[in-house]
Amino acid sequence: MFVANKRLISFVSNEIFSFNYTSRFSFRRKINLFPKFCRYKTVLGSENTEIVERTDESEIPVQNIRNFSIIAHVDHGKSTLADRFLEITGAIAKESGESQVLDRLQVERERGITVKAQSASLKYVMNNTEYMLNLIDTPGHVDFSNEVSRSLATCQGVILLVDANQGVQAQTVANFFLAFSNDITIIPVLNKIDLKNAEPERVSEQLNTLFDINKDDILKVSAKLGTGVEDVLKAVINRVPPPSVNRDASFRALLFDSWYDRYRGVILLVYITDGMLQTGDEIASIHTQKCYEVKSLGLLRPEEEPCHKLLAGQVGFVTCNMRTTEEAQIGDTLHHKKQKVDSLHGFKPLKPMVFAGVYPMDQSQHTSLRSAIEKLVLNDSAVTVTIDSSWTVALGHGWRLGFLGLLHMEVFNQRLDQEYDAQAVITAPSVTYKAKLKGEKNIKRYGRSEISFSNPVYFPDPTIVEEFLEPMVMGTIITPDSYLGPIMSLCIEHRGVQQNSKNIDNHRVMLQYLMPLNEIVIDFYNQLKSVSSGYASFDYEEYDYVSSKLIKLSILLNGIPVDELSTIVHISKASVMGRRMCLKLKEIIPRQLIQIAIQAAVGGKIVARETLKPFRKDVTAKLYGGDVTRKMKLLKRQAEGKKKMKMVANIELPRETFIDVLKR
Ligand SMILES: Nc1nc2c(ncn2[C@@H]2O[C@H](COP(=O)(O)OP(=O)(O)OP(=O)(O)O)[C@@H](O)[C@H]2O)c(=O)[nH]1
Repeated sequence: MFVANKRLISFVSNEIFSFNYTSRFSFRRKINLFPKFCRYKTVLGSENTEIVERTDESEIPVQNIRNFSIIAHVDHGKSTLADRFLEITGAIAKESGESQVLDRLQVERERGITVKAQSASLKYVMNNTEYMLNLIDTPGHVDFSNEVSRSLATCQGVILLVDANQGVQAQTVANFFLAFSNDITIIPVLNKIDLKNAEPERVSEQLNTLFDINKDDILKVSAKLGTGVEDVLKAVINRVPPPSVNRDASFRALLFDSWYDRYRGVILLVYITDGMLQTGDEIASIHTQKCYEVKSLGLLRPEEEPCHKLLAGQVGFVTCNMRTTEEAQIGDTLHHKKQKVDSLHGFKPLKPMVFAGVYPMDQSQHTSLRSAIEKLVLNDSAVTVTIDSSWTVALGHGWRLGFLGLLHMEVFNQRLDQEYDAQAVITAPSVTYKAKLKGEKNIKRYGRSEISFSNPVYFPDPTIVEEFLEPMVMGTIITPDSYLGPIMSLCIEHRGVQQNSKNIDNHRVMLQYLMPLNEIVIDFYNQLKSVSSGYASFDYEEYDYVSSKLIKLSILLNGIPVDELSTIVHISKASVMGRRMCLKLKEIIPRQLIQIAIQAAVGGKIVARETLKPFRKDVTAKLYGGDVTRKMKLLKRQAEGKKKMKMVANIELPRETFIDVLKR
């Protein structure tokens, strides 16, 4: 958490507003005079696409390579700008009508957000010289910031894209400091200048006030219409330095992404930092010490394009008959089997913030769900899996997974369903709490004086606990000043304590709140959007653990405690939360043949109760005679719907209940 802490310290001491960052590195890097135009040979195709080579990329000298990412707040237009880059460089046809080409996952298209960084190697000719531009489009939402930090490990430059209408948002601030602390060249670009309400001058002023960015260095574009986009590509070539790599040294590469292909096994996305790699080479992993033969190599353009060799400075994919997902450790260094090298710096992955139990819909799907989780984790390295088979009466054997936030968790669940046809029940998410134990006897029993737990099932008996501790975060909110009142009330309601506030221009304020992580993981972002009509933005980073009065709020269905629905809350919230959960459960549990008593309890004391009346849904009620097959069809559909329910305490619960119960 070096980066985050660094940001935090500077923020707390109010220094971020006075960074003299131009002194550390300048936007106005000298334009290098690159070698003249190089010609590329084309090898005629063969039947075997694995070895077909259309272009010999090895002839592109290192100084003609640029590795860069687009970083921005959610919806500021990263994927749209990437589309224009793909069109200008001929990777996709202008008239193809495709949009958000790099958002390939179904979940990305359905939700309209990027959740996975995607790369594309693009060719662009400037001043008669051909360049290879390795572009990485990154997600904007805070829950996927791991993808951003992973991408930055391979880049020498970033395009910091800011919506000229919305201006600087919380994620813009976070992204700027992430790039800044990694000493990466930043190209500031204002997007959406075609909008009637765009205020490029005002937003330029914000960038200058907050980050000391020279207004003359800011480019203005409309990614939608393509205005000014080509100038951005030129700026990438002129301002971003080529990778500093050594093609004469022994081969070394950073493994920074991977995914699973049913036929080829694990596919590795690597950034080659030294030497070169050819098909047939024997490579080894520093982390696992295992060796592999390289079967195929290629570039993503963004479609896979096979090639014979990859050289230092390039980003490409490797297949090498890697079969199990544990072998691909993101951040690992690969090298030639016989040539020992030092491990690369890699990057520090973010720690998961929320944990939840994941269970198969029924135990017969245990093996298939496990294999689906393993494959998906390969493509989403921010998820941690504890295969400790946490067992519960209602849900059977499962796993405890760690995520960066609730959206991350929901997206993971959706991807399991859509990409691997694996339906899982996910329990209510929780953060990791700590408890300091009382007395020698208890310390001896646990073998330590402090225990950590995220699962409410393991909430320790309060009589043996000296003090509970909960994790805090430093939240940054940027909002128009007209919403200050409702936002401050919302933060106080979520036990936030204001640390800082600063006007970033005449209308916008940046606030900083110290808040319990538990209060923001579930629904805070949506509530903030709703009280600010969508204008406020939010970002947070890890802080520390502080002493807190925590209790376990249990939920009982017809008198039977359902551990999967229980949650850990601050004592001041027990009855409000209990009432809210009971009401919500009444809303989401479908009426059943029996009456259901929904109760919330702390210790032995009931703090809230709701009753769900019995009901039998007759799906055929609307049918008046007619063909019997119509009746059968309706009953079949009802039976299929029921399959998606989970029997808990003899009551059928929709599988989303465990998460939805915590939302407002
Ligand atoms: N008017 C206008 N709209 C734009 C422009 N660029 C992007 N948009 C729109 O802004 C919305 C968000 O664009 P995306 O490219 O998906 O934004 P993003 O930053 O990739 O979003 P995330 O990946 O979810 O963070 C889309 O509806 C785009 O059509 C622009 O230059 N002008």
